[in-house]
Amino acid sequence: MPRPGHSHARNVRSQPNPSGVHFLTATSVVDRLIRECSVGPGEVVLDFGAGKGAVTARLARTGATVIAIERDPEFVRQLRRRLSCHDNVRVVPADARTISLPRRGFSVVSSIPYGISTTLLRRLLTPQWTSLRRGALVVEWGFARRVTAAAPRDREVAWWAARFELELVTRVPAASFRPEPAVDSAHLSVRRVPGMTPRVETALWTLLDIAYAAGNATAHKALAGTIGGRLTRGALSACDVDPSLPVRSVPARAWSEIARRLVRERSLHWPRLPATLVKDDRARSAKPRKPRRR
Ligand SMILES: C[S@@+](CC[C@H](N)C(=O)[O-])C[C@H]1O[C@@H](n2cnc3c(N)ncnc32)[C@H](O)[C@@H]1O
Repeated sequence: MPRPGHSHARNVRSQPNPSGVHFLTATSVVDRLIRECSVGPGEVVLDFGAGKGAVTARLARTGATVIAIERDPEFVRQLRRRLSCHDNVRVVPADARTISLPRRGFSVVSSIPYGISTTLLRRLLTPQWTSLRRGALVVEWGFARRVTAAAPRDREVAWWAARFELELVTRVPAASFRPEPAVDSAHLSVRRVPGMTPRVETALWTLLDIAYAAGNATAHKALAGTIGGRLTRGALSACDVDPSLPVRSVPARAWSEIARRLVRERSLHWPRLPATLVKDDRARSAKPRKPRRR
């Protein structure tokens, strides 16, 4: 059996599982997710891929309005039976990749279907006007490591991690599931970074867009051509970023600070966010745009 803090694939006896579905059975894991998100009456909380209700049933007791999204009709039937006595739970038979998300603020507490992790995070974190307040998710270990890396590898993760604190709270051992999957999972916490106004986010996107398009260039070289050498040097130094650091080594938090600083510069005009970031989750298809100097 794998133990917490221990690795993973080589230690695990995975069991035959024709449906490919692994149900979370460790109630302590579910309770930690719920505690961390501290949801309660008056709040809306979503559970994506609710399965047989391992998370939903415990969320139901918080008094929050719980929306359990599940696409498998048999699980939907089971969920409805199991949760029929809870007026605050709505079971929605739908695909998590396409269902409309609430306009009012909501949280997500969920052991998500791993096959759609990127799609789900994209839906939750990419749009500028996302109503996501916070999240406590069980995701695959490797996925959690990638999105919580000290410095984001790609522009999309940088855009998420500069606006949301993404924290790998702890390992969730494969033994927490039945049947046991081949790899461990992780509790991923998602919280908004304070002080990210729409204007700062607009500047942030432009900076990331320029910087990540510059390949292996240093942060200074990547930005100076568009922002100007003096402003770039000033912003990087004020945010404690070594100008010779490659773009992909700049921490996500530093990008939010650089954006907050440069947005005060009157000589810079920031282009509007591409419609894809405002309206839907196709961040990758957004066209690169550059700020103009007045
Ligand atoms: C790994 S199980 C997790 C079930 C439950 N959350 C648990 O922890 O026990 C994944 C669940 O997500 C559902 N699912 C997979 N893809 C989905 C999608 N695109 N939309 C909604 N549900 C989905 C599956 O039917 C399955 O019930």
